[in-house]
Amino acid sequence: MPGAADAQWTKPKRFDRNLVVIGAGSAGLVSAYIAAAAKAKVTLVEANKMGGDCLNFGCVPSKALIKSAKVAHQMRHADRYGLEAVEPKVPFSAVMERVHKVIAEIEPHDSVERYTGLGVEVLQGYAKLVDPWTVEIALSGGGTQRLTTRAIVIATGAQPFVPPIPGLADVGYLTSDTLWERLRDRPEVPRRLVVLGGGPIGCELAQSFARLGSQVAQIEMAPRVMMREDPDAAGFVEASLKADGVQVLTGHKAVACGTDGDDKWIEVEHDGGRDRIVFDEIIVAVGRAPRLKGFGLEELGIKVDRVVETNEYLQTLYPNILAAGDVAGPYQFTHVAGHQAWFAAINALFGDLKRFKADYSVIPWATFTDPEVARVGLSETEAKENNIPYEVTRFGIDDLDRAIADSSAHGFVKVLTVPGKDKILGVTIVGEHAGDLLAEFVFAMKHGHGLGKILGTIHIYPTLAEANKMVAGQWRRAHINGFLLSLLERFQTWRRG
Ligand SMILES: Cc1cc2nc3c(=O)[nH]c(=O)nc-3n(C[C@H](O)[C@H](O)[C@H](O)COP(=O)(O)OP(=O)(O)OC[C@H]3O[C@@H](n4cnc5c(N)ncnc54)[C@H](O)[C@@H]3O)c2cc1C
Ligand SMILES: NC(=O)c1ccc[n+]([C@@H]2O[C@H](COP(=O)([O-])OP(=O)(O)OC[C@H]3O[C@@H](n4cnc5c(N)ncnc54)[C@H](O)[C@@H]3O)[C@@H](O)[C@H]2O)c1
Repeated sequence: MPGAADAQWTKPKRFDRNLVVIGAGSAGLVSAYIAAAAKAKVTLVEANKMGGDCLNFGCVPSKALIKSAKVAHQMRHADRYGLEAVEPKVPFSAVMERVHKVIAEIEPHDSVERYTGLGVEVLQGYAKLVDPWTVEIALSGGGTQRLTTRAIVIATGAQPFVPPIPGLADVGYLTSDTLWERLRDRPEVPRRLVVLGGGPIGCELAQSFARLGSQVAQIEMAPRVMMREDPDAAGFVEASLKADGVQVLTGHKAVACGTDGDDKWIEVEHDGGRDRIVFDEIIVAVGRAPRLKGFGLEELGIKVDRVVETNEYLQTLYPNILAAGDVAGPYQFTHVAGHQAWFAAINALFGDLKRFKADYSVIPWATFTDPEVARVGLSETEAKENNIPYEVTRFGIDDLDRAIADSSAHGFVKVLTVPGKDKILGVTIVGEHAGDLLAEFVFAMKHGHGLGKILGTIHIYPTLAEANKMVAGQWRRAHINGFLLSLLERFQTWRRG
């Protein structure tokens, strides 16, 4: 695809920069860091907040909120640990203050000062592509600056998608972009909360707000929450949401919003009928749309269907303009944005000498509900849909000593392997710290190790990580050679004389 598209433009004879990176979220920060480490002259441009969505509106605040909600949950269920259960008082503004304190504490990692110190020039402003080698920046402090550059990395991220539901804009809604500021000074949690969407954002937020005291109705049009995961994994999350008091309305499509006196309502379609749910606040979490418009992609003829169209080297139509992170897809995770950034930066700087294909062979992720759901590689549903032969080994975490001691004995480790072999095709873990437990399998898959290697590795007793060894042991027991066993039995009989 990359090729002669730049022929219609006049290429500058010399360049101000080796690289200009647009957007200082996870993808942009890492791209700029790598370029600076490779001694390139690099400028990083950010229109809003350094750190992008992950730090300011995404991973960091959501995980901080999840922690407060979990403590509230544990207080409420303290009797499970032999303590007196108490209904927690929730001064919500203090919870939100903690969320903002957590952001502030992590902020220096992504700050202008840190990146300047690393050798990156940081400009605060809105960047626009003028031609394939020129970026114009409307500086936040006023004025504009034009830079010519050999290469450009587009790392403009994504933003909440707001569906065109009649009346939604009029009743007012929150998204992950706005809720952290808009709810900041509230003394109490929203009393009646609707969460629209049953994906990772919807599930993490619905559970957190329910645990902090909101009456939550979660609306999902698909037949179940967490559609990307296997039904058995999603089922655990749904049961847990319900146990926390969330009214989980799967198979419900939101069709209209409005007001009735002081009450706001949303109308949902279900089984051919319609229901109304009254609420005080609604959080819209039905997906995130890449930021593609308004900064020159269209003018340059770069295709933007759902994401910026790139090849396997992350190059656009113009080989010197690359994209990474949510704007490039196909995944929307901070660690994938960082992973792509290495390929984008290296291919941007050295692509005419040597290029590297972005490697998506082993991509892990986790949803931080309680229980967490973590996955790498194939799910069982995907294996079936794609007719990929597989065997399943499943270890129930309800049987794990440490989980029993912690009163968190629920969930499972499910491993898909090549039939008759210990080669791992995919792993789903549901349970406490599933995201951390998965790391061993990610490493194994990345480096071609099978379940045998995991079984042969010492795991500390008693830890949750032993679940990984247990599942490997289970696989081994199911694959013992019967002929060898009978030989062994005869050998032992013979030895007894
Ligand atoms: C509530 C929530 C929870 C999440 N939790 C997790 C999680 O637990 N784990 C995980 O891996 N991922 C999580 N994510 C996803 C994660 O936040 C994103 O995948 C990640 O932030 C993508 O990084 P990025 O660099 O591609 O984009 P962004 O972080 O969106 O950064 C893009 C930046 O570009 C800037 N920009 C855009 N256009 C211009 C322009 N023309 N000029 C200058 N600057 C511009 C924007 O202001 C923005 O700061 C979560 C997301 C949300 C919303
Ligand atoms: N822990 C994590 O890593 C984490 C956490 C949050 C977000 N993220 C990232 O952010 C992305 C976006 O998350 P998300 O949860 O917003 O999106 P999503 O696309 O994963 O889920 C949105 C859900 O909303 C439903 N939906 C859409 N329109 C609807 C309507 N009108 N009525 C009812 N339901 C409707 C969809 O069926 C879908 O299940 C994720 O895909 C993920 O990559 C990651």
